[in-house]
Amino acid sequence: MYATHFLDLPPLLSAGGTVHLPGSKSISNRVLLLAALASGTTRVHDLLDSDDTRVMLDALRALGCGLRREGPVLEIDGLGGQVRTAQASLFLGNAGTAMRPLTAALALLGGDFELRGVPRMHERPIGDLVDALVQLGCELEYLGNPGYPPLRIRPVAQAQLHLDAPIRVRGDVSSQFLTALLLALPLAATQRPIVIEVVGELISKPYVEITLNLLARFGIAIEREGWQRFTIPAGSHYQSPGQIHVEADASSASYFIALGALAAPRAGHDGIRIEGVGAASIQGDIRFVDAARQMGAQVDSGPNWLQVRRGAWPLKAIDLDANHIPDAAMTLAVMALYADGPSTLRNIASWRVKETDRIDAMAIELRKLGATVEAGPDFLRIEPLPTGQWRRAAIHTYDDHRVAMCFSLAALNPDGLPVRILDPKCVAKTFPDYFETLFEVVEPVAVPVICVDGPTASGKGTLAAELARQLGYHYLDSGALYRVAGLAARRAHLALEPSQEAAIADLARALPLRFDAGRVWLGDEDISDAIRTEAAGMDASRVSALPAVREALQALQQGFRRLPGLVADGRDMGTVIFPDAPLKVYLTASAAHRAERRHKQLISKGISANIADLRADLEARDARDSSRSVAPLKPAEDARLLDNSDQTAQQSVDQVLHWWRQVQPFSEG
Ligand SMILES: Nc1ncnc2c1ncn2[C@@H]1O[C@H](COP(=O)(O)OP(=O)(O)O)[C@@H](O)[C@H]1O
Ligand SMILES: Nc1ccn([C@H]2C[C@H](O)[C@@H](COP(=O)(O)OP(=O)(O)O)O2)c(=O)n1
Repeated sequence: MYATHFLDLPPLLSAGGTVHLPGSKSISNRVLLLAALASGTTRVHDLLDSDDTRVMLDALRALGCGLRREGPVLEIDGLGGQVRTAQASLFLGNAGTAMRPLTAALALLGGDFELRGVPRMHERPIGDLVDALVQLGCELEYLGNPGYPPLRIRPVAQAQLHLDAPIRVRGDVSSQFLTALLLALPLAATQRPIVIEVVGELISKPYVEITLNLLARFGIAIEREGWQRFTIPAGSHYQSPGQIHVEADASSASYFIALGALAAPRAGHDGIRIEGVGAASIQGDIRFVDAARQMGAQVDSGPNWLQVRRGAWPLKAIDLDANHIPDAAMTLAVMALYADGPSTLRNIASWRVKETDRIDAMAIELRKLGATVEAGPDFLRIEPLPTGQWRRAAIHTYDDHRVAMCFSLAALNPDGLPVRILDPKCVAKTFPDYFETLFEVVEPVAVPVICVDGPTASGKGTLAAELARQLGYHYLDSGALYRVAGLAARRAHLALEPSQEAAIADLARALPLRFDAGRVWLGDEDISDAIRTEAAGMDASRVSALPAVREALQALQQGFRRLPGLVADGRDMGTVIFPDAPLKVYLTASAAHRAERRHKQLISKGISANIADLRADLEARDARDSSRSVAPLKPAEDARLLDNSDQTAQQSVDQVLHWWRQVQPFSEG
């Protein structure tokens, strides 16, 4: 997951490969609740691990459920319709799939509970569900604004519930209210049937189908008359099915279906293959496939896989009632930029009460890219965005995972512009590794590299590591490779001089080297400290003067250039290894400053040192690094010089980030 303030997606050229998607959020949270209410133990396979499932699991644990992880399987000991904890305060984040069903279940289970969430959750309506439960005799109270969480629930005896008349619930704001009642009311149907009547047109029916399907797996066969009347039979009782598999998330699949439809084919691949969800899916959002086909995508499918290729190009404009695929339809809004005419998404009023007001959010952000968009109370109309008219935009994501994921598709723009996604970690709600998964199957126009070259102790490592952290980029400490080569050569008793050049180069080519969480491993040995001594630095400088050794390490270094970008520190990053890097910094400081810094660094590690000796050593190293015949230390012609003698490390970072904004600007407005 990228926990950076923003993530810059380079322009993308093509896509192809296989993706394995995380489990469905809707199925995961329903299964968790049903398994918790049921009798018996349920083994849940492929559960989604995300913010929304985590709050549900925390809540179930607080209610006394036994939960055990066995590798990829979660075992849940059901409560058998009885709470073990009669009092709890539950925090449910921004998870509607936890807040709504738990409200209904806890109101019926009997206990004293408080349910809260993040501020946005306190703006998401729950009044229709509370009204239905109060009608039934449950006791609920608003702790903030009427109609919205947080809520307080007080115990009521089952005998006090009014179960004879049908329970009426509105279906036109969120289908989650009906889902919540369907999931929870079997608790009260032990003696008599319970009837639920939907008032108004039920929206998002496919989500209700998921609910009915999963209830059936847990032994509860709801009788349905159209989408208006649902009967829970008398004697209903949740029974664990023993094992249950969670399908991959069909809404998450939409981004990769769109990717397959939008991207040029990637050499050596046959479109995008999606594993874990397919034609046999119980999720309504699988019907996104039909909409994508309508826009021109070529989609083949099996029971639990999809294969997507680009078909019609440009895509065909669409005019769609998207009520049946509210979440996945956001992806269509971005696909519409690549269509042959204006597209309209209708009947999407529910977007306004999701993680954010998604109609406004999509309109504002699409306009930032340069698009012409009309936003209505329950529709969105998007004009295609022709080549030459795209703009470099920083996309605000409103703490809404889907906004972040669908706007990543703007990186396929024909103008070859990068896209900045602000607060990329919001994808953790349903798909924490979304961007990593995307990067595995796309081919960028070029992966950006920032080079930081300069003499020893100028602060390259400090600067480069911090830039990489803030940008979410990979980091290459090329000096470490020469240090490891020097160490390996010493251990092999090779003289570090030209007579052994070929042998040292062979060693360097085959180094079993691994960088992991800031440590450097050679085979099974952590050599991070062994390569950091002054002697190891001097050895590195010696082997680095041998052309064959440099040649041997070249491909290894270039292999670090992976999405979303790289910051590389060394001596010849800008001159030899990444000559096309868009930003090259040549970092220097006076010998006196550098000797002093190295001295402080060594003292802080408990190593005694003498400033005069350190200065003599580093000047000797500078002289060798600068005078060698191959790839000598010198600024690249297009490097920006930064003398940080009188700067703090933070000032150097700020300066380079300022340059980076000049090289790669984004408009926020
Ligand atoms: N701009 C700076 N001002 C003062 N000290 C710095 C600055 N940059 C780095 N340092 C300190 O100097 C020491 C050497 O920096 P390092 O990043 O290891 O240099 P290099 O990788 O160029 O050898 C470190 O202790 C670091 O904290
Ligand atoms: N790209 C590089 C990186 C390092 N080297 C050589 C020259 C340097 O003296 C040694 C050690 O580099 P390193 O960056 O670890 O050294 P400092 O941290 O700057 O002291 O390796 C090189 O020749 N080319």
